[in-house]
Amino acid sequence: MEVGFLGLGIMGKAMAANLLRHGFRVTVWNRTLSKCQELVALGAAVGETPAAVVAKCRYTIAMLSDPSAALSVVFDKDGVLEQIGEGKGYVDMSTVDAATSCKISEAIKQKGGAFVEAPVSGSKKPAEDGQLVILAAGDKVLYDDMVPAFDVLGKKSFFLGEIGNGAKMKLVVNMIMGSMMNALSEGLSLADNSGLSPQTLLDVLDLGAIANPMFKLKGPSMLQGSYNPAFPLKHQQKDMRLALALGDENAVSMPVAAASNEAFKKARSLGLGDLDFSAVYEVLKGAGGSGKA
Ligand SMILES: NC(=O)C1=CN([C@@H]2O[C@H](COP(=O)(O)OP(=O)(O)OC[C@H]3O[C@@H](n4cnc5c(N)ncnc54)[C@H](OP(=O)(O)O)[C@@H]3O)[C@@H](O)[C@H]2O)C=CC1
Ligand SMILES: O=CC(=O)O
Repeated sequence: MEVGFLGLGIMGKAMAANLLRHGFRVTVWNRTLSKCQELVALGAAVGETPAAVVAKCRYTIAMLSDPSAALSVVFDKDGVLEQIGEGKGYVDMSTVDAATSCKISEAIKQKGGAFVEAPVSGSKKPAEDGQLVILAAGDKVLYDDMVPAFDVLGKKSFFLGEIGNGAKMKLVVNMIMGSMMNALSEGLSLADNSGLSPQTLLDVLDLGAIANPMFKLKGPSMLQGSYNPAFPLKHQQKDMRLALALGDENAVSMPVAAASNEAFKKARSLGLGDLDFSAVYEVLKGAGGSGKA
């Protein structure tokens, strides 16, 4: 199967490499074109523009940072829309809001193409290992066509029905994840500032009912102050912001998510946006005081 792949950031690079490893023919494009070279070394071809990739490939996948990037790659000059049409499918796996997805879907359908949104749950390592959870919605025929690729990229795909449902599900999941990261950070800070060992707290958590892979993975590196980005904090804050907007639209009160969003915003304002989202601990640690007053 031949696919195009637009966006070779942390996730896109791992996903495109995975497709290549599994025998897919992949044509890649990235805004910073030099980033394509690593994929070329693995056997990828390069398209000079998103339009060139879509012209060449029947199916094109995108993995871009946020709504404005997703819209720009479709609607701007040399974008997807210039070449999409009958018999071609576009699959956006970026985390965006439902309105962005709907706008892209409508434009592509107007040109006769098919569209699926398919954001993913799972970070850099699951992307490398083909263990993502795919939250798809939109054109069911295109979804079915993409199953061989989804089977390589993920451990499970959900088809959630009409366009927007994939985006919404992803935002709900990441809203919970961001709040949990804040709760863990506050807990580590409270343990530390009240004379307990944060490492012992992690050990206790890991044996109880609230044990989870995220605390287990991120906890130890947080204690070392090591925030090599798997999931950049700026993207987590974008997801909190979009989830809160979804809450606004539906009159759902989310005080925990709102407070967590403030912490992520604070972290961004301190220049931590490109670090892993667990770097929010630096903000909450700072807010903890010495505990010795
Ligand atoms: N990292 C993670 O753990 C996960 C991330 N996600 C989501 O996946 C998406 C990608 O994340 P990730 O790979 O981590 O992000 P990165 O920041 O590593 O990569 C972002 C990509 O988007 C491109 N991009 C940004 N702005 C534009 C633009 N205006 N026009 C064209 N391309 C643009 C970048 O190009 P350039 O190289 O030129 O900057 C790069 O290819 C995000 O929506 C994120 O929320 C979902 C699950 C997990
Ligand atoms: O969106 C991030 C993730 O880990 O999932």
